[in-house]
Amino acid sequence: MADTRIAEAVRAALAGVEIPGGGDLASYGGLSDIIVTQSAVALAISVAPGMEAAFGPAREAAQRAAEAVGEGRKVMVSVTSDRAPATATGQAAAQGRPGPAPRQPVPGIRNIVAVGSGKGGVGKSTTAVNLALALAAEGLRVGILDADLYGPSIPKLLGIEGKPAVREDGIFSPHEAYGLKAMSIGSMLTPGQAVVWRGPMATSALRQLLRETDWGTLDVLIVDLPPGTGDIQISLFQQAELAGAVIVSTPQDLALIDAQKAIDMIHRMNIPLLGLVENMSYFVAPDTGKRYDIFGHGGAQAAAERIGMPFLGEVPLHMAIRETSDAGKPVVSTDPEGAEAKAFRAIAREILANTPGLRPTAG
Ligand SMILES: Nc1ncnc2c1ncn2[C@@H]1O[C@H](COP(=O)(O)OP(=O)(O)OP(=O)(O)O)[C@@H](O)[C@H]1O
Repeated sequence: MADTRIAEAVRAALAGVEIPGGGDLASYGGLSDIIVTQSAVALAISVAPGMEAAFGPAREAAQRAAEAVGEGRKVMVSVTSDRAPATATGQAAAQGRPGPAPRQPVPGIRNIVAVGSGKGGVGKSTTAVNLALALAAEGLRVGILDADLYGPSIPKLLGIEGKPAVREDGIFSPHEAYGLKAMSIGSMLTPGQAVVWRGPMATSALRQLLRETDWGTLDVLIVDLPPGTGDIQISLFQQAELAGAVIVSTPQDLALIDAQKAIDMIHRMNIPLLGLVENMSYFVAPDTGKRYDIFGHGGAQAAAERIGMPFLGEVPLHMAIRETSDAGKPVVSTDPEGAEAKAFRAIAREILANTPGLRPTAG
């Protein structure tokens, strides 16, 4: 198979890469599997804590070596150490070692807003897309990055097909849909492959999608996170300065308990909490217009008050949202005056009212 042949060619090329302390990368015990997809080659080098910088030249040489045999694929090489991320800074400081690299702005992107949830299936991606479109409707230049490795759904929600173009200099040209610039980690994977992408590869893919995409100038980049509190979240929160995070929850208590964990992590990482959205909040009967609070109501609002974070609004459970999502025709663009679109637009306005810095600066 072509992918195996390329993986072997990469491994052979890595035999020519020297590592600190002598020896070559191909025979180094800390080398990960070499993952080859239709458009990408990914590998990680696991090193002892504190050795990351020393392995920098080997990482660069590995990158070049893999590119030479990768037949045009995007190459992602990451160096990782086994430190527990939450305590890394403290331990490193206590031992006089440098901590993680400081958060870096992404050129051209004024603000990054992450959309997260405690668990899957609460409508996080649907909210992320419609929120991005609602911010664009307020006059902002908006992009969306689908970082949900385990269920990338932005391409489907926006009706995007195929892989993004890669320029000659290796930089991605993002897709454009409904006025949004869009990139998805899903386009780096072949179906069913997410399970073999271990932490370092996933975080390396995130870094490259974020920093090696020609986003142009954006007022806001919305990042659709995977549910929960994993490597992608830590990687994003550590490497980029965020304007804040929005948490999506359903009214059920269970979802709120999970959401609480995501909120705790965002607190610990010192990311501003922009607020909580309650999705699938209530159902309005199409014939009578009567409202039904089918899961109980107000759970997210009460939770937001308890936590001391803004409650941004509620989105009804509505077939139109499901159908337009499944058809790649998001409701904010295709039926902007409908009640569902108005719910998302009210949430966008609430966010802008609380965080005016997201708006483009005059002049
Ligand atoms: N308000 C809503 N009304 C009706 N259907 C909705 C609503 N919000 C989301 N859905 C539907 O629920 C399903 C899950 O939504 P979505 O993919 O956005 O969730 P998610 O939290 O991002 O899930 P995952 O983590 O699995 O990606 C989709 O079929 C979507 O169309």
